[in-house]
Amino acid sequence: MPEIVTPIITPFTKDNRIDKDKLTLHAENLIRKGIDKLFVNGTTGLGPSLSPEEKLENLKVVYDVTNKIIFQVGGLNLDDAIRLAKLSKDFDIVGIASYAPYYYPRMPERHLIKYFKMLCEVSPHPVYLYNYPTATGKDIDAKIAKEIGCFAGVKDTIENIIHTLDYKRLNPNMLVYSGSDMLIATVASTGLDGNVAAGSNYLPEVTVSIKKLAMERKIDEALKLQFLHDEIIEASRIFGSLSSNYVLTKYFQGYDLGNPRPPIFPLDEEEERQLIKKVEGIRAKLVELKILKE
Ligand SMILES: O=C(O)C(=O)C[C@H](O)[C@H](O)COP(=O)(O)O
Repeated sequence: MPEIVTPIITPFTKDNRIDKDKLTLHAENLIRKGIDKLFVNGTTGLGPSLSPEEKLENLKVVYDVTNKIIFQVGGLNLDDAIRLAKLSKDFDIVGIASYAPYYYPRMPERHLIKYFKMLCEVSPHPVYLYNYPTATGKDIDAKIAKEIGCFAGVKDTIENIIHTLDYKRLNPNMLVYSGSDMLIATVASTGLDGNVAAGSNYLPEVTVSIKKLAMERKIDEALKLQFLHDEIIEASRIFGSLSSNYVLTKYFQGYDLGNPRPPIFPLDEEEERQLIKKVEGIRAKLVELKILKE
């Protein structure tokens, strides 16, 4: 059964600290609404902006709600990533994950392979690759993942389903998730293992319903919902999806997740008004379809 995994938003207070109470409330709501796992310290969670101590703080807070956690530990200091991987032994979680070392240009492939192999050597849990070429500038594709040889799974954020299917083709034992919200219906129809969907932060009901409809082979209904979801994703990108996620969660789920962490700035009042105006009609359709309550 393919899963919906939420790369959970990290709420911040006005003085730029993690808002633990808001994070707890959000995690509880997602699990209650049928989300299968929570991906902590991902892109949507502004993982690259978090210190190692903050990454661990996020894990502790979410762990008090559920142990269905994939704990992202990666960064540009491998010692920190290794320390976090080792500290995760105290938590009975699904696994750890890491994106590739970002920013540094023209890194030799052998160094990328060494980075992940060193994480695998120390990890007390299964290790997941978080592949996001647009964000990191590195594509740890299926062939390289096979050469690294120690991944339990991969989250492949790329809007190219062949690239993602290749992981399953070359590494049949790996769990393969797409990191794209726009491929939920597709993934559920292809035998892959699910989606890590940023939009499931603000519409867990919709993302779970798309998956279920696709699994029931109600493809027309699944695509109808998928396309409504896609419209919201597109609207979020106009204003910056990482900032819009906070506004959309408040609008669709009814609770405030505080602020993002600069340089991911909050939307201003006018941007927020425009975003809501773009999605309010879709919300009405979701209520009509009884996916959302009034
Ligand atoms: O946030 C995470 O950690 C995720 O896993 C979800 C996706 O990787 C990113 O949200 C990418 O979003 P887009 O590039 O806008 O499709």
